Amino acid sequence: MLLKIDFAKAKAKVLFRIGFAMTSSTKLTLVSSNKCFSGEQRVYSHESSEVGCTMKFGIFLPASALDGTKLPVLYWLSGLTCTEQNFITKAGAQRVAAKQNVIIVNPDTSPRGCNIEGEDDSYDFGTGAGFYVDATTEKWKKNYRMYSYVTIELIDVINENFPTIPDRKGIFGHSMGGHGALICALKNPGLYRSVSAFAPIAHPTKCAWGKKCFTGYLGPADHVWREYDATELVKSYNGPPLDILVDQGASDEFLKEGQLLPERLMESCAESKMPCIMRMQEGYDHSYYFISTFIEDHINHHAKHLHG
Ligand SMILES: N[C@@H](CCC(=O)N[C@@H](CS)C(=O)NCC(=O)O)C(=O)O
Repeated sequence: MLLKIDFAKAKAKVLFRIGFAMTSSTKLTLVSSNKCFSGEQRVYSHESSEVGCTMKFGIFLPASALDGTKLPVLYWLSGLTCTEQNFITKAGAQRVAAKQNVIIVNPDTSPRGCNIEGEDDSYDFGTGAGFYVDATTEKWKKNYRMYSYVTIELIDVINENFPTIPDRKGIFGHSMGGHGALICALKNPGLYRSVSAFAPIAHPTKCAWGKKCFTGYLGPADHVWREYDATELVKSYNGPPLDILVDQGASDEFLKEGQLLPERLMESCAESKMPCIMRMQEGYDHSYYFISTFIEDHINHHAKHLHG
């Protein structure tokens, strides 16, 4: 049998049941959808070419986006051990995102089920701990490309499938993801209009979590590590001003352990004249109780830049 393919048609945009125009190159599978503050909290999965496996992400669409109004997008990066579920069920972001008319997208924290030996051995390396870098070591470099996934592929997928204003993007996150947000913004001047972080692992080349992941994903050379360290990247940043907001719980157990080192980031910002406000929040720990307390401030901070 002769199979005839009409390439013009194959390339044409098709309207899927989810209601938005989607190019034939990206197939999204709707995993769940729940009405929330007049909008919808959804989870999708898709085959990622960047990390070579099925990836999930959450997306909150305010009511106006469901009607097709184009909105800014705020990307959230979660911390160690998280999937896309932690943020959408615990942060309480949807009420504020609905009020501020911004879409929020939150990807998973690593590739999953890639059958790499040792990928599930510890909570702070491999599954759930992609650290938002592109691995260069032999074992990890095929799949552990979370930096390119977040800064390139995911942005394309979102812009192709949802009503977005492509040049109005912000990024924020928590812990490993707070640092991920900082490096995505610092390494790509102009890509994001706003950036903020909760309890970021601010200087990973000098803490145990960072050293473990960077050794595994990037190898032993610490000049390569510096390319993914926000405290180092601030020093060479040369782009539009970034009005960084950081919240840090003063009773954070990982602050006390020396995993976060926000004071080093602040010193670096002061030396480099990078505007950065760090708020030390008395009594708060590292958990989503802390995040949910200040999420409104962060979304308002981003909305100011995204709608401005
Ligand atoms: N020791 C903790 C470390 C992991 C942790 O605290 N993860 C933070 C990010 S660094 C988190 O968001 N956990 C998920 C949650 O609280 O829902 C564990 O046993 O899981």
